[in-house]
Amino acid sequence: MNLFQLNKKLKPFVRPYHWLVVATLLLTLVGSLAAQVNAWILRYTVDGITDLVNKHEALAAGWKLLRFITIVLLAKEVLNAVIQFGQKFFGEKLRILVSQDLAQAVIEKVLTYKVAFFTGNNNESGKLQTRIDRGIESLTRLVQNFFIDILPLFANAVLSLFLMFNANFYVGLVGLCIIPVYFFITQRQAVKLSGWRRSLRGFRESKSQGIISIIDSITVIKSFNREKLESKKQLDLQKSLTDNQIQTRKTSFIFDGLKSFIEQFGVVLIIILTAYLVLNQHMTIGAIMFHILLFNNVSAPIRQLHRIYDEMNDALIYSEGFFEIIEAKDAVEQTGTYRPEKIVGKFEVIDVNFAYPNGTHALHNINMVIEPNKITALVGLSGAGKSTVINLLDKFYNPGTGKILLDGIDLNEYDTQFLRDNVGLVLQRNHIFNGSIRENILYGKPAATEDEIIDAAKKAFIHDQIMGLPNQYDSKAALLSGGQQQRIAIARMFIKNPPIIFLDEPTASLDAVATEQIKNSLDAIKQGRTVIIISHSLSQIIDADIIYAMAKGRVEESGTHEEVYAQNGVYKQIFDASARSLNIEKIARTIDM
Ligand SMILES: Nc1ncnc2c1ncn2[C@@H]1O[C@H](COP(=O)(O)OP(=O)(O)OP(=O)(O)O)[C@@H](O)[C@H]1O
Repeated sequence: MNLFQLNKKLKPFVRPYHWLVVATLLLTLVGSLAAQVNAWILRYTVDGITDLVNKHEALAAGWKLLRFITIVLLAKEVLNAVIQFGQKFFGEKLRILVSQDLAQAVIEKVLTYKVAFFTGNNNESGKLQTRIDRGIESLTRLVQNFFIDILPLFANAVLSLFLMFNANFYVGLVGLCIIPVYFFITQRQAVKLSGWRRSLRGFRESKSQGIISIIDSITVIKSFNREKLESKKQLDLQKSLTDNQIQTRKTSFIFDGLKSFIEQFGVVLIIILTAYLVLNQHMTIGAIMFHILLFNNVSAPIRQLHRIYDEMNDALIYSEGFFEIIEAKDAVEQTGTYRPEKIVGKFEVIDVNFAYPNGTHALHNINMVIEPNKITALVGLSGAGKSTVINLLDKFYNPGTGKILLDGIDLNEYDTQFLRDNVGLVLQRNHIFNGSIRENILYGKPAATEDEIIDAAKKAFIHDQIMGLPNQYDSKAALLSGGQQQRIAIARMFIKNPPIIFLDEPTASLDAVATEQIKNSLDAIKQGRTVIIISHSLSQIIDADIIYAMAKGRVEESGTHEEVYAQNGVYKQIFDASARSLNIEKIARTIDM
């Protein structure tokens, strides 16, 4: 992406506030015209005083001159103060508003993306966050550069150049010759820095990801005493970042120095040239200062333009990353339009193959029929592909080949939001949002009444515990224990009351009593619904109406508990091992006692 393309992408965000751009530009233009006054006044003063001194005029004439200069300069400064306030305020308002729109645009976009986008290799939360934050920061700076700074600076430089030529052709020529040299150096600087800047962005993203990962894993790090190891990993990353930063700065400073030298060289040329012209009686002494100030009026905006160009190149790198996120068209979740009156809840999985974006082939030729009014259990060792089946049934991912039908219609034809309105999902590690217990349960049905909330909490056997907390339903949900949080997630599903329920080890972090209670609740709500449960708990598996035993991404056996057990395969293996691990004989003896 180059600066022109970036400017085009940025325009839609600035368009709603074009009046702010126009107001700021007008003020800047008036400001730059006012800035030219200094050079004129200086020449007028020096020449006027020299004249008075030469003519031995009375002091009164000098006062008149000084009064005039004072009035003009003060009036100009008052005007300047007003202009600067307007310029800064409108400019800042524009930046703040555009930054607000950019931040909202990226959130709205990202929320439409498929799950695969978030599990993609380069999109870990820390990296995405840095790319978004830095992107917005850079783009906001670019708004200032593109829409406010460039035009007046350019106009200022051209006007000053014109005045220089008007003052003296040769002096103007010196000013004109310096500009391309300046441009050439800046261009070299941009080329030299672009590679470093790109890798700097990568280092920064990895660094943020590293910090987030330390915070997330702090208990594990501490329990293994791996603080030094983690610190070393970060130090290595930081060192690469630091090397890169130092190199970038060094190069920038060398080029900045070169540009300064060229500018000063211009000043020296102007002094020599004007002094020559004064000595040759072509000009008054006031012309020396006048020309230097005019040259300064040319070089100052040019210097600013180059600073902006450099800043733009820096911002370009982060803006690229930002627009990659906002324009990830392939990442947008697909939806159909089918919204039936009622969902019966019969799934047919036909010859489905599926690989995750990283290439892991998780499902091979899967065939399943999942009936309504029944509990279907998916059983298998870790990594067998059970959760992946649920991911496909909830349209988080699409099958590679084969198809999935719901009530005879291809899942792809369903309106995705409609489908998810009809699905309740309880996962092993349930997400609790920042907020109160009430807010977390309400997430399942925002318009629910207080009675409905309490009813759902009772069904999830968490109501009594909530009532025992100091702030009851207003307590912070994140401070609950793992098992309590899981029951909040189950309550959230109960309040949603969907016809299809997917349970991925819903009782994994519950105590035995809670597991039994939840099992009873789930048994009670299975009527008239489709329930799929993934579980390693024997009690939940045995009671299922149909069991699919999976291994290495394939369905190995299916049927009722007795049928599947009789097949003497992977299910029997898992079942026997689970029973042995329970030490059933001893348990039975204990219970008998
Ligand atoms: N987001 C992902 N990206 C890439 N590979 C994945 C992803 N999620 C799961 N896998 C891989 O797909 C395979 C099946 O995983 P899945 O989570 O479906 O297994 P599972 O049977 O549910 O296991 P468990 O009982 O441990 O939860 C595994 O090899 C796993 O490494």
